[in-house]
Amino acid sequence: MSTGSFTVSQPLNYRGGKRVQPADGSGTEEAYEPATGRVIATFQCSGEKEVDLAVQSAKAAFKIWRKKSGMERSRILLEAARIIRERRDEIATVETINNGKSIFEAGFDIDISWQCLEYYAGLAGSMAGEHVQLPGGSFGYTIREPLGVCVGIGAWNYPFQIAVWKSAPALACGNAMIFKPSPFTPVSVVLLAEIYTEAGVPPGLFNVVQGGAATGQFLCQHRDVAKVSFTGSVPTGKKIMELSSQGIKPVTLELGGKSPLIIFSDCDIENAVKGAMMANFLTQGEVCCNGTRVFVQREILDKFTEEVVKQTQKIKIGDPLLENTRMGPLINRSHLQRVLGFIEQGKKQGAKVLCGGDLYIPEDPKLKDGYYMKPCILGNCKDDMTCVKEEIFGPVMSILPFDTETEVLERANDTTFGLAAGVFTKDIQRAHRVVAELQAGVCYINNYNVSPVELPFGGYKMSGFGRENGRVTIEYYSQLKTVCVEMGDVESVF
Ligand SMILES: NC(=O)c1ccc[n+]([C@@H]2O[C@H](COP(=O)([O-])OP(=O)(O)OC[C@H]3O[C@@H](n4cnc5c(N)ncnc54)[C@H](O)[C@@H]3O)[C@@H](O)[C@H]2O)c1
Ligand SMILES: CCCCC=O
Repeated sequence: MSTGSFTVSQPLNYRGGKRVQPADGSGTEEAYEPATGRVIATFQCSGEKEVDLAVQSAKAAFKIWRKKSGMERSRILLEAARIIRERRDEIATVETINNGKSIFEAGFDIDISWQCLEYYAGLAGSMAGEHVQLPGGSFGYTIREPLGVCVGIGAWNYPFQIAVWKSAPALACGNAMIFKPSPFTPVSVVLLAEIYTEAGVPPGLFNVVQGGAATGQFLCQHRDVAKVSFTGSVPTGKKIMELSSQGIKPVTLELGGKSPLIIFSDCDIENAVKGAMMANFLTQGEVCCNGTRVFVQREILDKFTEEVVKQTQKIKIGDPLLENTRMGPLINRSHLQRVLGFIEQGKKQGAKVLCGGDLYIPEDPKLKDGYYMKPCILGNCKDDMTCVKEEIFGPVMSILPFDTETEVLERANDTTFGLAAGVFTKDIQRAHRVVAELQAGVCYINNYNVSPVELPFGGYKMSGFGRENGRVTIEYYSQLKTVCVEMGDVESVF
């Protein structure tokens, strides 16, 4: 497969175990190949009727799935993991074509996805309640039960991985799921739906509805939807929470961030430079947990800056399907303009562009309409600049000098976000002391942006609540039933 040649299989909705045209619509959307600017799919956004059909289909499948034992569910999820592993390169290629991230990175996203399925398949057989002895031989027990039909709504930066991070624990717990991807990236999640069917889930257990905000609202408002798990921006997260509150539906919110990365002068500087690049430039900087506020202790500011600029200038930008590319195009033209706008504003507010920050036009003529830019490092930054305060969601690193631990902690926490944070130091006491003070759901010591599926992922403050991955996520996709058993006579007060 080469860039510019991929044809999307239609239709893109998936219901009852097969691809379907939506029964009704609320407008149309176009999906692009960011590398070329080519429209690769035009599709109808699902309307209220299609959403209802998807919910009914999921309800029917849920009745079958919830009766299966954990071990039976586990075997099917393991089979889905096996198929994903087998089709890794094909799925990664589709992800790269629709999202723009390098094929090198997309392969890792697919690896994390099958690992996530394996992890929850492993937990499915061990979900159990507890037995509690009560006076007089009476006793109680608890049962962990599924919620029902869960809705997953995803962002465009990790389309396949987000769908798996939501569906793997949901299905392991015995739920059904309807997933709505971002209208920018509608393609790869349909492959996931087909894989679940091939692996043996009942038809309708995992359905896909395509569309934007209106379709998402129909899903959140549907009376038979038991839970909404959302990944996206803070403003949309607020709306989802409001809509879901009407039906008292629990929500998981995985929202944006503006995370701090603190680099102390006693760090291993080579690792700190690598860490700062991992924290800023994966997926063209379009990563929620990116450590975009890089605080560097003044003693090593010049040395660190010189090295990180040198390494950033070496990043190979271009055709994302080529194996040696490390940075592809941004998701679309308006997002590219938005990111460049932050850099312009930063310059006006006194930031200094140390490298990149402008458009990149690849030599290959078929890429000339793609959405490429050179990764940017901003120096001379101040905490109150817009580029330091707001989530840019592009390849833009801001470097901020600091002097003391107390000072940097106060500045690092001075944000409404709280998704992630990182610290580089060789002082083990300091590392843990700093992490204990950081107001963030995910903290890294001497690394950044690694996401093992065994570890919970999610934010503090306005970056959301609930978690994905790890054992704890089982609690977000199940509910606890308490059963109280009387072994004697009823002692009535009447
Ligand atoms: N914390 C995380 O795990 C995580 C992961 C990836 C992305 N993100 C965040 O996502 C954002 C970028 O993604 P985006 O631009 O797709 O976000 P977005 O909020 O614009 O859209 C996310 C999803 O919500 C849908 N949506 C929009 N309005 C809706 C409404 N009123 N009701 C229901 N659904 C609606 C969209 O169609 C899309 O599927 C960034 O802020 C990023 O930090 C967070
Ligand atoms: C599912 C991917 C999480 C990383 C944030 O963008």
